[in-house]
Amino acid sequence: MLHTRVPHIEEIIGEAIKKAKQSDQPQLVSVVDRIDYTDPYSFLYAGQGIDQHRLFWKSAEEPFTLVGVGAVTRMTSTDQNRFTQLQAEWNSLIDGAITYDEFGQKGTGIVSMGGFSFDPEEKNERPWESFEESRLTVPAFLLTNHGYQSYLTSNFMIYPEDHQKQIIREWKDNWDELLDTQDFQFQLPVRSGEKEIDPEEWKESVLQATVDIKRGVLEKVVLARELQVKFEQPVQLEAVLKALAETQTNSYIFSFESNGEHFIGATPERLAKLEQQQLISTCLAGTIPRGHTEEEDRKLGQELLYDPKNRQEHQFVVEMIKEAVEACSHDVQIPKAPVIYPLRNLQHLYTPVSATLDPGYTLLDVIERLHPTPALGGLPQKKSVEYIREYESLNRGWYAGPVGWMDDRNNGEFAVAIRSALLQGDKASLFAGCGVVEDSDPIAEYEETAVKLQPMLSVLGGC
Ligand SMILES: C=C(O[C@H]1C=CC=C(C(=O)O)[C@@H]1O)C(=O)O
Ligand SMILES: [Mg+2]
Repeated sequence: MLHTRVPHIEEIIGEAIKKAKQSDQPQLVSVVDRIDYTDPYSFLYAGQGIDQHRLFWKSAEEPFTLVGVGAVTRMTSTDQNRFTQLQAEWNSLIDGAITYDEFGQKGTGIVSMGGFSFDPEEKNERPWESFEESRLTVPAFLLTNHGYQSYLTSNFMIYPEDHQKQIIREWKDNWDELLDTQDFQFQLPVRSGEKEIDPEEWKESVLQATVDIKRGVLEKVVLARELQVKFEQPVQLEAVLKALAETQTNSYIFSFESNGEHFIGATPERLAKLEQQQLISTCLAGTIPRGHTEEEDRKLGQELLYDPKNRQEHQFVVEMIKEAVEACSHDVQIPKAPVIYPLRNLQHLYTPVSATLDPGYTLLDVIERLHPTPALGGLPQKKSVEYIREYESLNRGWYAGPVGWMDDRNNGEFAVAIRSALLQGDKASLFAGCGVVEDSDPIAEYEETAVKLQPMLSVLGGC
């Protein structure tokens, strides 16, 4: 395959160098190839030899996986207007780019992958020092799997002074290394210790939040806590992601790398998906465990559907998302009542939202309006974020922030980074939160967060 491609790529790079020289500016070029089916975890593994900047995304609802390796550009922003700023940078990037693509599949060509911290005003403290407040990366290599059909995008940032032969030699070496997917041993980590961070103080803070809600300070707030774990050896990222994908089939699996650290997760919560102008968002809040038998499972589901405390938690999310989506789209469809969204060890209340985005708006505009929904922040939005900043002892970093991808043809999807963990060599921090409303009971909320930590714990050394 490579043989027939080589003359072609030489021409492409030669042209790009000419253009870069003429304009005296770097030229972004993207080339999409169809390749034999490539296992995303093996590709990710092979990518570590190329760059300590690897990105992973797997959809919760369709057979769609992205694996990015390296970066032709990283767009970052620490500004209050981070969504607008990155949108402007993205627009100018794709404006001047050249893409060679015969296939026209979503999520190929120029794609950016990345995420945003929960609260841009939070200081960048432990354990998040390696993660910028917001970052979207256009990977140098991108594997896009639609089912068993694989596409490999090669992106190049070509500078006027570049040499064609050198660029091609490097690209070819990297290509060979990435697709040399020899079998490797998937090995899940062995845990050597774990520490819950201040569980009693956390329960106290939930109790205090219920008091503040009754006093009218706010209506709902999501409070999160941290569990730190240690392993006998550094964690093998690929094995953990594969195990998450196999056990959490109704969740988005993601991983974003920064300086050899990985923020990973298996989140069921979509924030927004855009395909052309079709917009989908999701209200997911309200939780109960799964039953051990079918009968018990059904009973628990019914209990959740008719429980006033959980319905209130959920309804706040529906109202806020409805208002935000209506402000930038039309044909908004929202069912009147939630249904059950089952995960492996717990079930949620779920209300889907679909709409047609008004012209002139982008996916990032929608994310900006939605984030944080009351499933992660609370209500009112601004007040709850301030409340979290003041009273939650955890540094959220990217936990509960928007993570996802977008291409240059109005396709993309962002989820909220819950059920997540930050892997730092042989240790990790796990995060889980819960929606606190007037009738919340601190012990029940504590148990709810314990159940939410389980899927991640089970692949990080067992429950
Ligand atoms: C904030 C989290 O979950 C949210 C999403 C679904 C259900 C939730 C709940 O019932 O409390 C939370 O709002 C988390 O898992 O860290
Ligand atoms: Mg809850």
